[in-house]
Amino acid sequence: MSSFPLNAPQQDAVNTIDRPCLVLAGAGSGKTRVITAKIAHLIGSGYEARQIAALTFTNKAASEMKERADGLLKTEGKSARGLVVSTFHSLGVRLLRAEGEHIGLKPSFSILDSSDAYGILQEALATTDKKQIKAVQNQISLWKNGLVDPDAANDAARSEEEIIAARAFRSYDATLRAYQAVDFDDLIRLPVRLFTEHHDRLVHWQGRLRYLLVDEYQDTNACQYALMKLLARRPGSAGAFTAVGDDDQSIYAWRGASIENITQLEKDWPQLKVIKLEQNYRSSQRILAAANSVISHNPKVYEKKLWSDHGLGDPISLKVYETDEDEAKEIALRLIGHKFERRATFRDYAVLYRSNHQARVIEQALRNEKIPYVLSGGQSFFERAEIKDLTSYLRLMANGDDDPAFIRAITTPKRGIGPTTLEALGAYAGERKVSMFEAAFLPGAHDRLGRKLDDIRDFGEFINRVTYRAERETGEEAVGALVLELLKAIEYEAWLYDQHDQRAAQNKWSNVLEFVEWIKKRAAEDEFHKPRTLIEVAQTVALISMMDNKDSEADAVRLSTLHASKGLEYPHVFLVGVEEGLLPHTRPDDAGEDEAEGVARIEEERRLMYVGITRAQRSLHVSLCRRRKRGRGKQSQAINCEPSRFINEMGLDAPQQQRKPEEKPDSRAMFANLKAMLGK
Ligand SMILES: Nc1ncnc2c1ncn2[C@@H]1O[C@H](COP(=O)(O)OP(=O)(O)OP(=O)(O)O)[C@@H](O)[C@H]1O
Ligand SMILES: [Mg+2]
Repeated sequence: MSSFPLNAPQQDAVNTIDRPCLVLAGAGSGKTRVITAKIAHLIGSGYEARQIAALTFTNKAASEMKERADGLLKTEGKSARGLVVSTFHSLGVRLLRAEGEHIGLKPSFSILDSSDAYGILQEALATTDKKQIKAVQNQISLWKNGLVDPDAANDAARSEEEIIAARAFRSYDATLRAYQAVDFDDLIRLPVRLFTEHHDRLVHWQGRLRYLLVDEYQDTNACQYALMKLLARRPGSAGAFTAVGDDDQSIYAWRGASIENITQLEKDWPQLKVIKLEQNYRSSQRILAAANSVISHNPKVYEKKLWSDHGLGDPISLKVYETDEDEAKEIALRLIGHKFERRATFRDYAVLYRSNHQARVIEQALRNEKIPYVLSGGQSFFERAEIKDLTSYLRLMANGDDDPAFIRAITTPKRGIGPTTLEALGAYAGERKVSMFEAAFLPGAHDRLGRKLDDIRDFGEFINRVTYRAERETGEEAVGALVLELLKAIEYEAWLYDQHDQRAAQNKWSNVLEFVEWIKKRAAEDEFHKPRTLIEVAQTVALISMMDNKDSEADAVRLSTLHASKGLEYPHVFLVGVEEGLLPHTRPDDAGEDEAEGVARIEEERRLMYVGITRAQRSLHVSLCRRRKRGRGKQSQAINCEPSRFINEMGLDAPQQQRKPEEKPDSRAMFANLKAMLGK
């Protein structure tokens, strides 16, 4: 396996099958490589590919891992057919689709994204106070991830705020059930509930997924851990899993991920074998030194030494610009120069930033210089109105109970069905305790809605016709053709041109076509290598929009948030906007936090900085500006910025070499020793 070398501790982690195994190690030390190699090793040791599930954090990471595992197995003449490589959330979808009926969920359930969920909460709370809705949404998410149900939340609620939130949780939960819909958190929480309540289903899946590999373990939350624990406690095994992670890269505490999961592992699995990796294979010495230096300002939970065999490498550049526009412009120019000098390709570069809103100026600057780029981690593509229009049709086809999708689809394009009609239909549906779609076909509907009902029924019948095919036809070509037929039937393109000026309409239509291509790709095969139907693709759309990232193989610069860059590596990295307030990030509400909360927040931001630095392999370019525009359009104002404390913490003045602790003596010294020994 010379094309895929492993060092001794890596090999040890790969070979450990009879005991549960945790690899705890710093960035770039080859944790993900251990997982890939272990997939091959498990298959070589008698596991079938379909009995192995590798869980990663983003879809991008999953597809990269699948590719690497495929390649590795091919060189050994084996096939990865049936291997499950997915995110926790996609595994949740699979489990719920197969087993959801045991807890009252039809296989056709909808997945709501966070803006849909927001809309439902807005109604539950009967307020338009954005801050309050967001706070409650957050609270519900924390409850769900902590496996707290509405009753328990209600019992535990003390303050008035908590009582309101718990009440909203209950009504939110009931609404979701009525819509046959789940939110992202449910994708993990409900399988846990299902397996806890239905032991036979658990036993079935323990037999089906016999070995679990979990990447980025530090970012699993209590709920994900519970799911992993259920599946890995297969009777007769000491714990059939390998988890790899780095506590210094835990960056999702705000989403309920808990570092305690690492200590919990040791408690829950007495036979756990913990392996440390210390050699970094990714970055040059200077980059690693800066990363180590920054993270040394956080309290150490697990002692880790990370060293590298690579050369000192390029000095890390630090630039201060007047404004964020200058920063973006200069980076574009420097990138072109650097690329030329290094004979690099565009895809060797990543521009990383803390917050999504920073992407806009950088995109503009890259466009001005005609530098191709792809944006990942931003939710912009899937949140575009034209994309959500089309997905509302897909969602409705997948799940007739999905009222929000019904309302959006039936009014886009306009069909002369107005809000009053829909309100009447909604009220009638409420009385009869059925979905709006179903209500339209009840015999009593006509009395309530009169002639308007004909238009609604026409629409319903149209959806039923398309759905019939969408449930049956599979694969890239058939599914692509069906979506195009649907778009044609609703005259969507013409409607776009009707609503917008020429350029905007063109742009929107080309996004739609890009989305169709994306759907086709998804239809080609699922995690189990079977072609998907349109309905199956439809069910996972919301999931994709949650995490990432419309990625492509194109030769293009990657623009990414720090969060979305986790696990990935790039030869050359521009880390921008390294300013107080931005990185570390502060929000207006942070003023109300107590000291401990403040410290915890800065520590998490520091880990994020560590993640950013350690993405770079050969060169790292850090920048900041003196003034930065905040807000958009007329509302925007320039604010003064201070350099981030993390710049000092990088210790750029005196980089230490990150050499292996016990240096091999050089040959001259060895020779001198030998002479001394021989007494000559
Ligand atoms: N034993 C090895 N020999 C040579 N190269 C290696 C070895 N192990 C890993 N690498 C390479 O080092 C780089 C980092 O590996 P990998 O991405 O697996 O690290 P990681 O620990 O998962 O990093 P992160 O914490 O950022 O996720 C990759 O390019 C990988 O191919
Ligand atoms: Mg990794």
